[in-house]
Amino acid sequence: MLKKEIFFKNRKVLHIRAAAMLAQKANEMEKELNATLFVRNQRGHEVPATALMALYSLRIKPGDRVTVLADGSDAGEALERFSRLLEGDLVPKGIEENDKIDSILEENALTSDVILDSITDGLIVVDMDSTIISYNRAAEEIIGIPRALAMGKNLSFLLPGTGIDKVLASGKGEYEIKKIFNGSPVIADLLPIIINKKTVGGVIIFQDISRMERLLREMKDFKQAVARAEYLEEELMRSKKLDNAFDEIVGKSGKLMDALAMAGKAATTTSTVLIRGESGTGKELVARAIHCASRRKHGPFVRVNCPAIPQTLLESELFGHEKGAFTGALYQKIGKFELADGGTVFLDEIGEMGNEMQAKLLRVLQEKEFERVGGNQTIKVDVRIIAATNRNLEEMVKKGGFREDLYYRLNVVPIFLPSLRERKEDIPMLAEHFLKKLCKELGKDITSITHKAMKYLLSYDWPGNVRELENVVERAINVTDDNIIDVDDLPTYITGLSTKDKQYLVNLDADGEVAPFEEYERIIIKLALKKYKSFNAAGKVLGLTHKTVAAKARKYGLLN
Ligand SMILES: Nc1ncnc2c1ncn2[C@@H]1O[C@H](COP(=O)(O)OP(=O)(O)OP(=O)(O)O)[C@@H](O)[C@H]1O
Repeated sequence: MLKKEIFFKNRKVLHIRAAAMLAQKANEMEKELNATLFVRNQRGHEVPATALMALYSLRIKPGDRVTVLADGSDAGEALERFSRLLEGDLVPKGIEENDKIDSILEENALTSDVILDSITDGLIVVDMDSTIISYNRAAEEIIGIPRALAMGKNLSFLLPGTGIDKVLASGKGEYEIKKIFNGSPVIADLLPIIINKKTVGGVIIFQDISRMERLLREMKDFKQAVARAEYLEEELMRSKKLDNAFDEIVGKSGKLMDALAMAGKAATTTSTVLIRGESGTGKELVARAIHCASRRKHGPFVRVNCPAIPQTLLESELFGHEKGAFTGALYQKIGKFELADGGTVFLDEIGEMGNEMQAKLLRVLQEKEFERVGGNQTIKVDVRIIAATNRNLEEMVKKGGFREDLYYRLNVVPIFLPSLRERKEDIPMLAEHFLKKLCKELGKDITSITHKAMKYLLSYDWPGNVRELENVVERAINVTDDNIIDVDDLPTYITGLSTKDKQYLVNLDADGEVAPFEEYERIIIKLALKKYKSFNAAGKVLGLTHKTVAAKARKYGLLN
């Protein structure tokens, strides 16, 4: 690299027109002489001679020592010519040269100030001394310091803590740094300006984030408001009276109410519903209630118990078959889907459906059409599907036992029915409900369940859920001799009492549970009446008058 030192003899600072002329001449020389030219000011900042703004930013003053550097095949000639030019009067010669400078400046103005002012990000350009050489309108607006005041000032004094010094020293950019510029929160990118592998300045591009921060704050408030509104809506839905179709479903526990709220919502749509819950938790009952509360209530509700039908027959059961479709198909048969047209198909125990049928069901769900077995006519139906299962379908999907696509198709509205042991508070209500319902059906007049018997019902785990409770109540109605259901009317697997244990209740020598006195009295009167058949005879054995026996029998509800 060749270099030459000269003195800047011009009477004025290197102004923009002179810089434009120098840059334009340097351009011509570089092309003609196949060389590259640089200019270094006395502070040691070096820039390409062809870069107008960089050249201008050197702020060369009259009397300054300036170094011209040249590289390339004809570097000597380029060095001489450019140095001479720089030492000269820097006045354009003739109209043509003047025009050229004007157009360069115009071009530059277009590519610099006009463009810089038109962008919405703030932009500050500094030279290697951190002196501001460009400062756009957005910067003015965001920072609130006028351009006239900022230009030519040292950025570190004007806006302390921008971090640009570090970038100028390291030549490495820093991105998305949160800063406060004159009180305004901004996100800034700080970049070095590198020309010919040399850092010649730096630029800060920044955005005002006060609006964004305000929006975020508002968004947070909004989100909280939405969450609150959703919560209130859910609460409202839970407390809202469900359609009468749900009246048959007994229970007030939170878990059941949540499930029923969801079911109530599902009744207003036509989406596919997937009811989950252990056996006997009321899945079918809920499916029927959804159907009866929906707009399809006047259409049929058709139940398909998937495991009860051999897989080979399931297809014809669901979609029907044509006469002669297979051996034994003596007549045409209408399938459940056709039967349910305009209504609901309830696919119970869907987890038991074989893979082949799963694929066929998926098609019906997607296209709402199918063909009868052995037929080629496509049948279109309008059915709503409610499926139920007590299996862990997610696990089955993982293990490949259940199609994932079908799972997603079915699981549009999931409803989880709690087991009875998760909602024990509903047991008394359910037991009373079944007592009333079954007594009516069986023509019995049993009025209640003793407190003690209820305690046993409450402490049992109910693996068979509500169905098991219903059966236990029915059994108790059939075995009791009284008009009240008591502990000894319950199965021993619930009370944990064998016949022998029951005798312990009246055998106070044994190490059994001690009950309230009236409990013993009730059992003694009951046993005596059972054995001696009359108040008189029982009274004689017990040492009581027949009136006392009759009164106690009445008191304990033993008169039936
Ligand atoms: N909450 C409830 N209120 C009143 N009766 C109920 C309730 N839940 C279930 N039942 C009754 O319990 C019995 C079993 O209910 P259902 O057949 O709907 O259960 P399920 O979950 O479909 O059982 P499975 O999985 O074995 O088919 C039915 O007689 C039903 O009427």
